[in-house]
Amino acid sequence: MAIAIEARGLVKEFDGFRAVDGVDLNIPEGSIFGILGPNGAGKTTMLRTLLGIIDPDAGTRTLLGSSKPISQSRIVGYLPEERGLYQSMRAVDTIAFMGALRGMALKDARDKGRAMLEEAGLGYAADRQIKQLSKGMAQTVQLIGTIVHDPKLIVLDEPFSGLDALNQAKLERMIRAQAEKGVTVIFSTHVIAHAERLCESIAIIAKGKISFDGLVSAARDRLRPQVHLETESLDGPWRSALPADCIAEGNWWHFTLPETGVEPLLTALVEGKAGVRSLSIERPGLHDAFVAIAGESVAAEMDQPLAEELL
Ligand SMILES: Nc1ncnc2c1ncn2[C@@H]1O[C@H](COP(=O)(O)OP(=O)(O)OP(=O)(O)O)[C@@H](O)[C@H]1O
Repeated sequence: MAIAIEARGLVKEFDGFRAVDGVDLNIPEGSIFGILGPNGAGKTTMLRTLLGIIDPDAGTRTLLGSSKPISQSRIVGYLPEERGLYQSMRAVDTIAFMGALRGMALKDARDKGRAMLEEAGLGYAADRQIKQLSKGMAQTVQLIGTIVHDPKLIVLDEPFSGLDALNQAKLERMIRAQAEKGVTVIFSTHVIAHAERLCESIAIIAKGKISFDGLVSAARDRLRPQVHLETESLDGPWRSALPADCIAEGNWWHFTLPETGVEPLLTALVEGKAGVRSLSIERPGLHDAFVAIAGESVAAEMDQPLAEELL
């Protein structure tokens, strides 16, 4: 599997405070990769260090095959957390300017920007100044400017913050469309649901350290599935087949799927005449896996929309 970004022992300190504390990371090429962590976990500092915007105090990183990540900036698109555009510039010129900064000819970037605005349903706003756009529209313009040069790697820092549900859905579609073209998309978030919907792989970061890096399915596999069983009978020899953690609720039985799997359990239920009315096996979600990996206290800081998302 090709690797888009590899980091080994990455450290970044600010006045003796370790914002990034010995990070090892592998981000596969062509996937959607989520960096999950609460506010202040070190996501932004890590992304900026990986991109070469700031240098680490220790450790190494390789970005698209280069140990000098900043030299790859023409094939990288980066949406920083703090959004900011020239308020008096027209939307289409903003995109052209951003494309030119990444090596495009101004005219090509302007033509492409106009086409991409059309595609995003904002063709009518191409010649409007940024200050005449809504917040969501301005964010779309900035996003188009981030990808107008067809980068191989897109890095989005908290891209969902400040977007309403409609614009969040549009952004999700855009991220998926880029990944379908083979582009690697990395985004940071403090909302587990965004990563669960979009990502193939994730890294979990808290207090500058990575506690998990790998496939979402591998994170979920750390927890055993839960079984919910309903029986006709309330008692009988079949009861001994239920594991020790079983919680009874009337005719319902809730327990962790035993290591031996579902077949021996079903056999015991049938032979013991439990009268199975229903049986469902629920795979743990990413939120439960996150709690198991990062702990309750870190999980409690997640999923909390920032104040601006509530506006
Ligand atoms: N330039 C800086 N100088 C001093 N401290 C900094 C600087 N940049 C970040 N920090 C500190 O490093 C820690 C990690 O910050 P960072 O912005 O990387 O976290 P984050 O996970 O992106 O959080 P958020 O989602 O709130 O932006 C924080 O405690 C922050 O105060």
